[in-house]
Amino acid sequence: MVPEGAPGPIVVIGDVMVDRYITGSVSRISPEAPVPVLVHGDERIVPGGAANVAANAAALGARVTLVGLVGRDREADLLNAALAAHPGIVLDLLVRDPGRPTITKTRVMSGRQQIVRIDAETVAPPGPQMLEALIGAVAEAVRGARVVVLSDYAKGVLSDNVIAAAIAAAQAAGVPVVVDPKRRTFEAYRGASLVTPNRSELAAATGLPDTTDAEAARAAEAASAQFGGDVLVTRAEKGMTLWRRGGRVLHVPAKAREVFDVSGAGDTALAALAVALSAGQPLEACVHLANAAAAVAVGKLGTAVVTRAELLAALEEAGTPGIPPGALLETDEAARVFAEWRAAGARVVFTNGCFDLMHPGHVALLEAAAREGDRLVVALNTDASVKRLKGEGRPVQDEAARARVMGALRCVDLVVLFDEDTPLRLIETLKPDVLVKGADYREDQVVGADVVKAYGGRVALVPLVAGRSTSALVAKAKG
Ligand SMILES: Nc1ncnc2c1ncn2[C@@H]1O[C@H](COP(=O)(O)OP(=O)(O)O)[C@@H](O)[C@H]1O
Ligand SMILES: O=P(O)(O)OC[C@@H](O)[C@H]1O[C@@H](OP(=O)(O)O)[C@@H](O)[C@@H](O)[C@@H]1O
Repeated sequence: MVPEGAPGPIVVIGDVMVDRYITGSVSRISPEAPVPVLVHGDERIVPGGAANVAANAAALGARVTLVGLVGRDREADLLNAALAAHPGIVLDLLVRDPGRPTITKTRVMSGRQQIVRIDAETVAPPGPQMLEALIGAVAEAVRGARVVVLSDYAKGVLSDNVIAAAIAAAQAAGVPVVVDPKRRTFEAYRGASLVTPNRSELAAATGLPDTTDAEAARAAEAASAQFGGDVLVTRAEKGMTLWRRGGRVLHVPAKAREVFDVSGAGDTALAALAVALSAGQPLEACVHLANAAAAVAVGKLGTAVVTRAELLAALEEAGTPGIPPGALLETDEAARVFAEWRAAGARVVFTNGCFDLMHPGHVALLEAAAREGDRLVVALNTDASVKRLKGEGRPVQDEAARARVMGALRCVDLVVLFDEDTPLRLIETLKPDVLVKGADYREDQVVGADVVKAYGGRVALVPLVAGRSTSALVAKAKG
């Protein structure tokens, strides 16, 4: 699940902020008014809002271009200096607007206790000149990006025009757009691949509850209908729920070991997700990574970045395997991955066969199998097992070759081998939720059907594509 490929360039467009922390200690009440007296200790500036997303993505190894609006003021200089501490962030396309202050959130802290927050901000949309500059910056930034992130805090940067420009440029470049929304409806995000509301943003957009996993999935589906893409709901202590077009759902429980400060956890999650996407990871794997990164972020005080080293350490500690999609695994390793998937609420589908010369009939069966749940595992007969079943001369391709081809299919999550005549032992060990075979079998003929049903799983028979078979291909090749 840790990105295998290198992260690609990312663009973050949105409401850039300065988070200022004034810390000290309080030991008395003022004689002038019933307020605490803070003895000033320290002051620090950290990137906030969209700048926090950019800082987190850079800390995870991506090159990030940040697009947004700052003022022509001291805070903008302080923000630039704070961002310069994160190598890999390009700041040339931050637009300076003399007509507005740099959004600054000042927290006054006594130790870990926040006493007051003081906001300096203008939320009005930018004037025509600044809007033009922003749209120009968006067009330039999106060129060459692998993922575009819109980080909306409803402060005015992500106006309809800017959103439309970003999505159009991303679509033209064929790159995904991920949106952290603040709008009351997601219609303006049409064309985005993924929108990541938190609980209140989801409730505001849909009016639906998300207390249970099932409710969260239903609300996410309703949100998806507003713009046509996938939805990832970040559900604070309940973790995350991913709803994908076509109805596949993934629930990932929160992993945090200690929670100090949840502010900015959504920014970290968004950044981790974008970095994993830019490295070519499947969306489900990106969500696991985002959830793990958020768990580290909530253990830190204040707005914070999570580094690649911290994320790797957290994943290792949690025993999360770095399994690439479609990997060929030993049974015990597969069982460990199954347990992880289950813990994350995924329904695991199992199917088996020789899959000697892969043809469109196989692909249709596997795609149909994948639609029966959230993860698909394919058990392949070993060479010895195929030979026993089909006779001398088979398989045409050895097990390593068959596993390699099988694992390369987008719908296949894992491949395992079995040496017996049937996969019964494997089914008993792995306990899949759904057992799939082609509809040339009757349910009572499917090996393992009774085992799966006995523990509450189910059997699905999927239609076959007529006229396709490996044996026919072999016969044809022989002339
Ligand atoms: N109280 C918490 N306990 C454990 N994990 C949390 C908690 N709050 C947030 N998280 C983690 O951070 C992610 C993002 O937080 P959330 O509050 O949902 O979004 P946002 O920061 O955008 O409001 C959650 O999906 C979860 O993984
Ligand atoms: O929306 P408002 O409150 O005006 O401004 C945003 C702040 O509440 C903070 O929101 C946090 O994100 P999360 O909201 O925790 O994801 C972070 O982005 C902080 O950097 C930021 O200061």
